Amino acid sequence: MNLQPELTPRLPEGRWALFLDIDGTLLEHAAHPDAVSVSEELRLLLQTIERRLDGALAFITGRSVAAVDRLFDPLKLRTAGLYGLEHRLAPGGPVEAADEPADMAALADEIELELASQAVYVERKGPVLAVHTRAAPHLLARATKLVEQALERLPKGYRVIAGNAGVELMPLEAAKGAAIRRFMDIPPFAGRRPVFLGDDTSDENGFETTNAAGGISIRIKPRGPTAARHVIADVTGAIGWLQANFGNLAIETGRGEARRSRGP
Ligand SMILES: O=P(O)(O)OC[C@H]1O[C@H](O[C@H]2O[C@H](CO)[C@@H](O)[C@H](O)[C@H]2O)[C@H](O)[C@@H](O)[C@@H]1O
Repeated sequence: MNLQPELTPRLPEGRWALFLDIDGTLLEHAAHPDAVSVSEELRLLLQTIERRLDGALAFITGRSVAAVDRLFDPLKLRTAGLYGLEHRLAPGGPVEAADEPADMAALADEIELELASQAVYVERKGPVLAVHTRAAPHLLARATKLVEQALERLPKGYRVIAGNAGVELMPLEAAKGAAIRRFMDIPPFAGRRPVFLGDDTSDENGFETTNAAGGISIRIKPRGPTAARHVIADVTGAIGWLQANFGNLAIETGRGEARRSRGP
C-alpha cells in the first residue's frame, strides 16, 4: 500500500489502455443512483479518447452494463459491469453476464421492508445488491448489519463490501482487478500499458492489478491509504487530466450537468 501517492503526472507518449470507474470519477455523486446524468461534452470526450486509443478504453464499474448504457446513451463502450461479473468486450456487442442466486431478490425485499424508509434505496443488480444510505447516513450501520445477515443466508462465495455511502453484497469473483486483466488479455488492450482511474474501496483491487502490470493507478479524492500511486483531487480534476492527456475538449462535470470551461 502506497501511503504517499503523488500528484498525477502528465503521461509520456506511449501505447496506453484506459480503464475508467464512473461514479465519483467521471460523475459527481448524487443523492440517488438515477440522479446523475452525462453531458454531451463528456460523451464526446470519451468518444474522442476511444478513437485515439484505437478502442482501448473500457468502463470498469459497479453499475450494470444496462445502467451504464442508459446513462451514456447512445454510447455503448466496452464495459465491465457489476465489478466484472458482466463484460461487453466490443462496443455494441453482446454482454456476458453472471447468474443471480435464487434468494437474492427475497433478501432485497426483506432489507427494503426492514429499512422501510424512502431515504434508503435498495438497488437490485441481479447477482449484486446495493443498499444506498447517502440520504440517510444514520442508517448505514443498520444497513450494513442487515446485509451481513443476508450474506450468512447465501451459498458460500459471497462477500460484503463498503460502498460509497452504502454497502454492497456480491459474489467473490466480482473484482475490478480481474475485470481489467480480462480486457488486457485481448485486443485492442493487449500489449498496452494500463491506466486506471477510480475513487472507491472497490477500485483498490483495480489499482493493485494496474500497478502489477506496470501501469498508472490514479485515485480520485483519496480519503485514506490507497494502493494507487497517484492522486487527483476531484471529478473536475480527473476530467481535466483525461482531456489534457487524451482528448481535446476542456469541460467540467457537475451533478447531473457539465459545463464548458477553460482548459487546464
Ligand atoms: O464503480 P462505480 O462506477 O464507481 O459505481 C459504484 C456504484 O455507483 C453507484 O452508486 C454510487 O453513486 C450514486 C450516484 O452518485 C450514489 O447515489 C451512491 O451513494 C453511490 O454509492 C451505483 O448506484 C452503484 O450500483 C455502483 O455500484
